[in-house]
This record gives sequence, C-alpha cells and structure tokens, in this order.
Amino acid sequence: MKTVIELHGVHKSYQLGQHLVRALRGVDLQVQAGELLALTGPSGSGKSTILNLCGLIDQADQGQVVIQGSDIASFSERELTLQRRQTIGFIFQSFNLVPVMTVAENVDYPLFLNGVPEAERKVRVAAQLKAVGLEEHAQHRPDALSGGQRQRVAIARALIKRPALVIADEPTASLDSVTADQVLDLMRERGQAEGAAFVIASHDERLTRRADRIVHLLDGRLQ
Ligand SMILES: Nc1ncnc2c1ncn2[C@@H]1O[C@H](COP(=O)(O)OP(=O)(O)OP(=O)(O)O)[C@@H](O)[C@H]1O
Repeated sequence: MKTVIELHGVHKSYQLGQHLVRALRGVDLQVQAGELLALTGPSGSGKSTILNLCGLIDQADQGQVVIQGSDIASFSERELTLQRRQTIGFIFQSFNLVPVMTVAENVDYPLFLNGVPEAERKVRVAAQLKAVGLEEHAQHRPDALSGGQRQRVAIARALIKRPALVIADEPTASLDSVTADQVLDLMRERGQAEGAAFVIASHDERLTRRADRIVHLLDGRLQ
C-alpha cells in the first residue's frame, strides 16, 4: 500500500490574544491510498487543524508533514499551491460551490485551473457527473439543487482531478439522514473506484461505520 500523507510528531499552536492554544500536541498519522479515515473527537480537539495540515492549507510548528513521500517543509509557497491544486480535493459541510457557475462549470473548474485541455475536460466532466448521478443537472445552477445533490457536485469536483487525497470537513452535517447515507455511500464508492485516500472529520456515526479506520482526537492528541 502506498502512503499518501504522513504526520510525524506534529505540534500546532495558535496565539489567541495572550493565550497560546495548543491545538495539536504530537500527532503521528499515516493514511494509505484508497483508505477512508474518519477523524472524530469533541469540538476543539484539533480535527480541523489536522485537516488544514493534511490539505497543505497550514503548516506545523514542529514535526513533519509528508505528502507522497515529500516533506512539505521543502516546498515553496508556489509548490504548495500547485501540490494542493493537483493532489488534493476538498469537500466542505456547506458545499462551497460557486453560485454563478453551472454544475458542469463547478466540476470543470479544478481541471481548468490545472490547465487541462478543453476537449479532455469535457469528457472527464461528463463522466464524473454521470458517476455521481447528476448528468441531467449539468446545466443547472447549484441553487436549483437539493442539499444532497449539491454535495454530489462537491464530490465530483473533488474527484475530477483524480486526487491522491480528499479532505472532507463534516460532509454530512447539512444533510438529512437518508441523503447523508447516500452521500457517504457515494464517497466510499467513488473513493475506492478512484483510489483516493479520504480523511474525513465527522461526528456522524454513519460515517464511522463506513470508515476503514477511525482515529479519535482528544485535546490535540490521538487516543
Ligand atoms: N485560527 C485560530 N486561532 C486561534 N485558535 C484556533 C484557531 N484555529 C483553531 N484554534 C483553536 O485550536 C483548537 C483546535 O481547534 P480545531 O478547530 O482544530 O478543533 P475541531 O476538533 O475541529 O473543533 P470543531 O469540531 O468545533 O470544528 C481549539 O481550541 C480552537 O479554539
């Protein structure tokens, strides 16, 4: 199995006024290709901080973050941005779709940013929309869709660039329970089909039932 992302002895603190908040206190974590990892823990335990580090949005104060064998400390800002664009897909609780773009344009956007030729983009977007069951909504705008359909668009957008890693922050928190089940099944199925590693922060028990592995955080440490 190929390791996609590794955290070694990671510490991260935030300065909050006069206080230093120790969000992570020595975290070791490795996620393999095709694995779905659920990150659980109470509010404030450090889940989002781990997602931000794995998503190369933030950097550790101490310790190493290694993506596909490269320590990110060796990356320039530009290399970090490129790595994020090419290797990592993001799924958010509130979908974060672009409201003035159609469903197809939202899904196409990461490929456009990565400079993929238009003819190839069209084929890949059509295939990805079909895979998430939204081909009939390609020309609709997100506000014409249900919450579950919007999250399917977000899944298609995250997977369209064939990322090694998908980061998801509470992806079912805005969905009713039937829709949440469908979205989770879709993430699981598409993730396995595409061979992407998923790191998902969630309190949702349905997710933890479908995960390959569950890690529990408490006060910035893995239990
Ligand atoms: N930008 C920031 N500035 C100051 N403190 C922060 C910042 N981001 C996070 N923290 C603090 O770091 C700790 C860990 O926060 P984090 O958001 O990672 O937890 P979480 O487990 O994701 O919580 P939740 O489930 O509520 O989203 C908390 O005490 C939080 O207040």
